[in-house]
Amino acid sequence: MKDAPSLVLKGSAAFDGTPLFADLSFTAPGGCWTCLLGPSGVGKSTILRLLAGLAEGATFTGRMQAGDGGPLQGRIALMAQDDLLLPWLTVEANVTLGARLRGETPDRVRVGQVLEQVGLGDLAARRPSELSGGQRQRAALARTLMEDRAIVLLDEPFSALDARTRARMQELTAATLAGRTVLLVTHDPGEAARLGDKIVVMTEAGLHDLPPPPGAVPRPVGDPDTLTVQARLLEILRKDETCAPLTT
Ligand SMILES: Nc1ncnc2c1ncn2[C@@H]1O[C@H](COP(=O)(O)OP(=O)(O)OP(=O)(O)O)[C@@H](O)[C@H]1O
Repeated sequence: MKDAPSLVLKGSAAFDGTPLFADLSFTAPGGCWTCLLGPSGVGKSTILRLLAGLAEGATFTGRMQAGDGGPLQGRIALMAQDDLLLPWLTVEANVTLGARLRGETPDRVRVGQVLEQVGLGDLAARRPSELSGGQRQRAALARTLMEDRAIVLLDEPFSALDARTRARMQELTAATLAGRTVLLVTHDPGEAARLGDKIVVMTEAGLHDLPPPPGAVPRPVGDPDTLTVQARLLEILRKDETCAPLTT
């Protein structure tokens, strides 16, 4: 995809008058992967939901915009932490739901291809209740990959997958979303080091960038520079105190 815009969020958010974050200034550069890590409850998913216009109950003061000045609405796909599969629909019907809701005819060839790629080719006719947790997560991933959006927000999309499948799905997702603006929330420092063109740690004290390893994403799992950044990230995340300025 050409010219996927950057994403900007500057402002404060609160739930029922209780501040979640204040004066946050977050930018995800256009056409590449930004990985967002941080302790549970700090507000990572809320940032994704705010950007997607789905943060029910949250009050946001500030601005959220695409860097090219165009609208966010209609250009964002969100894969939420919960798979949000409709239980009465088959895997295939879930994966094509977006297109059908928009009144479009789903591209059957592409659906079959994506389901094969995520390893669900033989399970297309099953209902979500007949799938394992990892299979459900791959169905939700397939649904997201089917959406042709310039901006893709992924909230822990690989968290339920075994290590081998996770590495494969990271590679598939990176290839499929090449050139798009991707914002990935993850708890996995290895994943962030592998997939981040930009890596941001969010704490109660604010946002801190950690320089990513060199090389294009997805970086090889055993790449020494990637492993060094992975270790550094884990070190930072294990600190109890608020994040000190980061150096490599
Ligand atoms: N609808 C809501 N109403 C009130 N509080 C909420 C609501 N949604 C989230 N919160 C609170 O906002 C805070 C941030 O939640 P959020 O899901 O953004 O965190 P997170 O950093 O993504 O956490 P995790 O890593 O555990 O997913 C949490 O304390 C949560 O309880």
